[in-house]
Amino acid sequence: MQNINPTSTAAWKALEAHKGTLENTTINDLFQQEKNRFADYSLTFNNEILVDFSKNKITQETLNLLRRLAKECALDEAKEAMFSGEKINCTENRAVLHTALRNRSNTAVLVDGKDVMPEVNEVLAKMKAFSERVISGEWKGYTGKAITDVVNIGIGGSDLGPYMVTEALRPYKNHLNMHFVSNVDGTHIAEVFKKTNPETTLFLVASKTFTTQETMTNAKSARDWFLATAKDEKHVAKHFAALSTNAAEVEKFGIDTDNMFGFWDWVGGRYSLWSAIGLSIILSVGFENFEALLSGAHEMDKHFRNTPIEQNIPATLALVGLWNTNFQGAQTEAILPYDQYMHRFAAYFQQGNMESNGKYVGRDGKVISNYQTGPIIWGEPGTNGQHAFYQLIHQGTTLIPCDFIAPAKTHNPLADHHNKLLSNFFAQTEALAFGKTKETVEAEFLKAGKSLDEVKDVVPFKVFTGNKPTNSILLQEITPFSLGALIAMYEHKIFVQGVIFNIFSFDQWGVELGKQLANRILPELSGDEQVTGHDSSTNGLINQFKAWR
Ligand SMILES: O=P(O)(O)OC[C@H]1O[C@H](O)[C@H](O)[C@@H](O)[C@@H]1O
Repeated sequence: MQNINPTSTAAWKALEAHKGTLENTTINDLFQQEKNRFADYSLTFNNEILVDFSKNKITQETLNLLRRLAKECALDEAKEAMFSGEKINCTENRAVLHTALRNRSNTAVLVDGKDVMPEVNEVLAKMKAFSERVISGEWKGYTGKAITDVVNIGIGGSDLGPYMVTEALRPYKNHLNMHFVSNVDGTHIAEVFKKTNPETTLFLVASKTFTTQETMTNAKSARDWFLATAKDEKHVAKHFAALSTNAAEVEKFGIDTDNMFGFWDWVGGRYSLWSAIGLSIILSVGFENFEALLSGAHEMDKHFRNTPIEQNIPATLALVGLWNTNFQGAQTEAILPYDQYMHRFAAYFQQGNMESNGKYVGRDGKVISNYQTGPIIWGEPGTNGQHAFYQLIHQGTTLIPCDFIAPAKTHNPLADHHNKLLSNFFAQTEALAFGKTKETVEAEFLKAGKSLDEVKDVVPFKVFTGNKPTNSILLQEITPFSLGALIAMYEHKIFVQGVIFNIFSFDQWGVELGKQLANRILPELSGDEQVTGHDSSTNGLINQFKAWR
């Protein structure tokens, strides 16, 4: 990976100057000036996903300069380095190859001179065979009964991805009841125990490292709960499988390595739903649907790798996002799916984006001081968010670019629900872009028979400035294929931004300090003696906890 500070490029300087020329221009002005704005500022993927980025404060000149920035930051070289298995995760000395997991073309992908595809295909075949036995009921629990419930125990990337996808693909699901346990809070797994029967429950212990405190604690409690009924250790093999890169730890835990589904250090946790970590997805919707998910992602990979930047959807979204954060003053991005099944999508990309690009040290090892790296990602499904936090998006003092996502076809065509849902989607992006002027507010009052004098005090509160950037992402339908493509689209958006931000997007050292300190504090919580080794706040809190528990 090259080391290029983006602010040192000619394009960045040109963008600074260009920003000034747009200061008094609104999104509304741009729509007045450019009659074909929708056609000129939207891209379609595979006739399945339409990405409309016209409601941003950008012109063709903005896009040209942003594309120049990507070129000057060596995006093409970085892209090739990733796809071809170079060790671009330099701080961990690893390749970054989630794209190989969904490489349906099956072309060779080399890491250290070795093609990884045979192993990828082998694990897929093993997952297929295992899932077919469980789904068909051929796989029996220790008392000879078929499996009815699957509990995925994992956290972070070993939870968010499979949970998000199984929820998004609920219309495709079979009879198996799926449960996801992540939190070390005993409540999470205790609630699952209440709903399940040890004789018919399969636990998937999902952990890349197989050392994560939360997951190992939950897995141990699951085994204790299981053995309290099953009694004999030998029954564990019928009820526990491991999804991991760490065979030694899996064995130590007591899970039969026949029931282990492996992956590799070149799969980042937050990019792992395509790997063995996706076993819960397969158990929920079947192997064919998982393959379709992989195919959708693979098509997006090909699009991203081969399409010129002008038509490249992930690159365009990345550049527009970077423009909004670094040149328009935004600090966050909201992801707003108008699809109830997608209710974990924003949470999933909170990890995907913030763990990847939440970095303050550049690839040169120096602190980044003059530009913003990854934005804060958040969001909830529409229309729920509208009745909660959209007030601030419309009339607050912070700029919040939003991605609106919706399927044209619903899986549940119930009366006029879907038209109502989508009318809200369209109305919101329109309101955010164009707002409501003082004149319109006054005209409405006049029409309602009020005099301007009577209403003058309330008028300012009813004005919407508009000029709020949004992307609209319309899918034909949420299918395994289109969902795979959509997820890969966001993954590559994150990649492009990371390249330009000149950071390492595939490590996550920032989560370590809290873990270390928790390990230090844990033994201090047993016993009643006063704790004195920390600052006064931490000591005080721990001691109050001990007094109250
Ligand atoms: O899959 P595991 O090794 O259990 O890791 C689970 C998660 O925990 C870590 O703290 C990382 O920050 C995440 O990237 C990872 O997804």
